[in-house]
Amino acid sequence: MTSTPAIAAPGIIERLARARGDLRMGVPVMLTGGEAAAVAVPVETLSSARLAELRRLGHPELALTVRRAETLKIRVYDGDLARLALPADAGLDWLSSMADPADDLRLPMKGPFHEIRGGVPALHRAAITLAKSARLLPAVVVVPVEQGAALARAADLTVIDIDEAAAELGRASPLAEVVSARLPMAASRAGRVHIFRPEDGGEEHYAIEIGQPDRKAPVLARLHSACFTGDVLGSLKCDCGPQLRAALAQMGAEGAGVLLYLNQEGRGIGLANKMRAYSLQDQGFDTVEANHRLGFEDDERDFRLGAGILKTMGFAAVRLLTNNPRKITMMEGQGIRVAERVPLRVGETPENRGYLATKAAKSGHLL
Ligand SMILES: Nc1nc2c(ncn2[C@@H]2O[C@H](COP(=O)(O)OP(=O)(O)OP(=O)(O)O)[C@@H](O)[C@H]2O)c(=O)[nH]1
Ligand SMILES: [Zn+2]
Repeated sequence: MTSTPAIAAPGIIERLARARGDLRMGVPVMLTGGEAAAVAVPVETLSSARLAELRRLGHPELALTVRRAETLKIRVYDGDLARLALPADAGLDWLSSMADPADDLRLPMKGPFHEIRGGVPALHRAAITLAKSARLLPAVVVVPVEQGAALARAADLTVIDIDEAAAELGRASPLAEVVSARLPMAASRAGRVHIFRPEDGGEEHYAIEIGQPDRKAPVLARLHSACFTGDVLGSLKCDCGPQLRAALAQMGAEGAGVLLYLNQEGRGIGLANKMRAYSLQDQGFDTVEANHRLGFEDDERDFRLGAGILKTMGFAAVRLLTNNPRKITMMEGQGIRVAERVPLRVGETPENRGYLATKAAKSGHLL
């Protein structure tokens, strides 16, 4: 007779949060889908002891994004994804040079490659998605296994059914307000900071409300993406810090506004990966090329959550401070009316002139 356990087992949202933690620690995660199962560990956190285990388990494969594959001249058969058989003598050094482009120019030859075609790449694709959401380089060692469920039980691995996870990963996690408090600021004495926490255990995001904006009229709004280097350190490589301060100053001057501080550092790739991109930029690549060489898209941000916060706060229409037309499209697509685009051009320096020109040329930013 089976009895109902006193404590319910974690659901898919909770297991996904665990899986992200596991992957950041280099602990294998069991991915299952239909009859298939595979153990996955990101290259970035893989240890040599784990690699030896994975080799004993079966035939390890390396999953990479098409962006990284293009740089490495790997043939791609699965659209957005490349799969390679791990060479018998490949160790952590080889794996790390496949995942991390830091030494691409010094060591361009990493092949010959044994590309895998046929079979179902769905588990590999899920492994890449999970690595990205754990803010790790998108390169994962995947070992197909039989008897995945039994193996996971024996080794106490987090199990992710990718069909169950797909719906969860495809939507923006709902955010709930945790707390808000008054904060007098240089830009306005009438400031209030609201903290929003997502249901999926991910990063918290903040809304800085200035004054008491009328919920029935379009509010002066800014969707700011976290930039530690620009916002805090005063980096001259981008325009984020001056944009942040100019937006708050304008809201202060008008007496009302809302600035969303979204913790999507480095356009959603995380600070460590942004610093990797900066190293590549010192080798001569522009901001978009650097992201691609790392295996990322130009922009990995999810702006749906900005719209979600605005709705939760009771705003339906905005006067949006931005030069980025994608933000306008996303807001409109998520049901927030953009009554006006308010340009925000500040903070041009000799150091960021190239960065701003690339944004205009490749990312469609308005001048
Ligand atoms: N990956 C990467 N991210 C960067 C780089 N420079 C700045 N960022 C990040 O880009 C984000 C800011 O985005 P921007 O594209 O400058 O501006 P935007 O917010 O899209 O558009 P605006 O509303 O017009 O400012 C922040 O998260 C920064 O950390 C870079 O070279 N590489
Ligand atoms: Zn910046």
